Amino acid sequence: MSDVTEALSRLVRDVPDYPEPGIVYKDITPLLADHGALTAVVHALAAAGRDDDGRTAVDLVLGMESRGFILGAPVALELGVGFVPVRKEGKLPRETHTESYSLEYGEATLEIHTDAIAPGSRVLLVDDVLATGGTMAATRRLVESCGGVAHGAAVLLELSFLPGREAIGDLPLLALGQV
Ligand SMILES: O=P(O)(O)OC[C@H]1O[C@H](OP(=O)(O)OP(=O)(O)O)[C@H](O)[C@@H]1O
Ligand SMILES: Nc1ncnc2[nH]cnc12
Repeated sequence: MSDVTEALSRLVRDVPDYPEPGIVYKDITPLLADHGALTAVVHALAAAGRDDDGRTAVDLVLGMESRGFILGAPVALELGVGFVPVRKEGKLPRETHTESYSLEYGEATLEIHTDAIAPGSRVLLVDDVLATGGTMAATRRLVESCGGVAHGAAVLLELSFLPGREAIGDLPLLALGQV
């Protein structure tokens, strides 16, 4: 078993019926608190932003509020590029593009500064969980609204009993683990 697979199985905890009945919530906080595990998953996620020769193939890493921030920023540092936050509604101070979407447990709205991504820039989208794919698909639309190119998506866990892959269409996905 790889370090990453071992870390995910040991340090991501299932929390039944959170935040609502019927949802099994994947709690990544034990993994975040473990330096070795955090280092291993950040390194593995960064591979989605490299070409076959190991060179950085993206101009930016983007993370979605809030768990995407925790993982996305160190991935950006590892790739040697900057980080763009996509925030929940009403948190960004300047002009934004906005997308509303459904996720596994509700509905939400995400925003990006209109000038956050230079046209033509290649962007890696980083988050912790791909569930219905609503969050990732909305984020891709935000990248494209800015004129950016979504290079790929990288997540810790894909909930494969939900149609996340379908929702993100042809966006290449690296999932470090699947349940
Ligand atoms: O594939 P989906 O069904 O869209 O679900 C995945 C999203 O749900 C969670 O975020 P949440 O909105 O709960 O925000 P948080 O990171 O602030 O907890 C998770 O971090 C993903 O962003
Ligand atoms: N089951 C789940 N656990 C943690 N985060 C999620 N985001 C959407 N579904 C989730």
